[in-house]
Amino acid sequence: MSLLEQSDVRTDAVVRLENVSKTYGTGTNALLALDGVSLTVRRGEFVCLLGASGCGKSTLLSLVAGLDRITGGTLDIGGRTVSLMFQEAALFPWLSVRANVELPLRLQGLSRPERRKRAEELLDIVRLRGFGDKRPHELSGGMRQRVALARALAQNADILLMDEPFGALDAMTRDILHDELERIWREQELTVLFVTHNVREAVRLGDRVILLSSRPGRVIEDYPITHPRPRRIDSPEVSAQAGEITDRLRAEVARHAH
Ligand SMILES: Nc1ncnc2c1ncn2[C@@H]1O[C@H](COP(=O)(O)OP(=O)(O)OP(=O)(O)O)[C@@H](O)[C@H]1O
Repeated sequence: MSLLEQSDVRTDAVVRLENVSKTYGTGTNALLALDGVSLTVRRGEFVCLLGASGCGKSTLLSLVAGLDRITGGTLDIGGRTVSLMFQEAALFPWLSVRANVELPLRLQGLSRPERRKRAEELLDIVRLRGFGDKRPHELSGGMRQRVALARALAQNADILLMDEPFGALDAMTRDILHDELERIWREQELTVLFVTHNVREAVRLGDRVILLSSRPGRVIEDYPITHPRPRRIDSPEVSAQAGEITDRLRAEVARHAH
């Protein structure tokens, strides 16, 4: 039984990092990307990871996803499954929207009618009912991200890992997708670890905002965000807290600028 499974009952933790470090390369080429990162994500939490460019946010996500290995410390997700979503939707262009969403369902061994039914449900959840027969290039960037979200949900994973999923979208589309993601997170009782460098986005979405230092990445602040939901990105409360976090981030970046 893993450390996390034993402690699970008490803390409801689904992801635990203790003193995690990650070094890329070896010898003179070695680059310390993360250093002594400790972080716990609880079931149903929406946790945003924030930090300056290159501080190791994507590295941390890929370690949790098991795409890469830690070089020190402990990382435990208790055998849980993860699904990933990136800035680029990375849909298969030759497949219809429906077929893209059905792909993970096919891997799970669902029969054709079951896949069809579930894919329609998922397209409904991301508000793309009626778009199943379209090809990705026929959709807007925001709609493609909705498909990517439906495909991520199709994996039925315990933890949803998101790496700047709305980073390439215009502000209005991003705003709408924040609302949608918040609704889906609540309805589906998801656990989300969300990487962004947009402070307002982090405060808009997160139960907590974890601030990483410049490289090597370390957790320097863990802000609980308690404003009632649904939040607006331009509300006075979100703006005020984003301002406070931005000041902290600026100080951190400036500390490393010379
Ligand atoms: N596969 C790799 N091999 C070598 N170095 C890497 C690799 N992946 C990332 N790095 C380095 O590790 C550091 C952290 O990178 P990472 O992409 O995790 O940062 P980030 O905070 O996500 O950055 P950004 O906000 O710019 O996307 C960077 O200096 C990067 O160059």
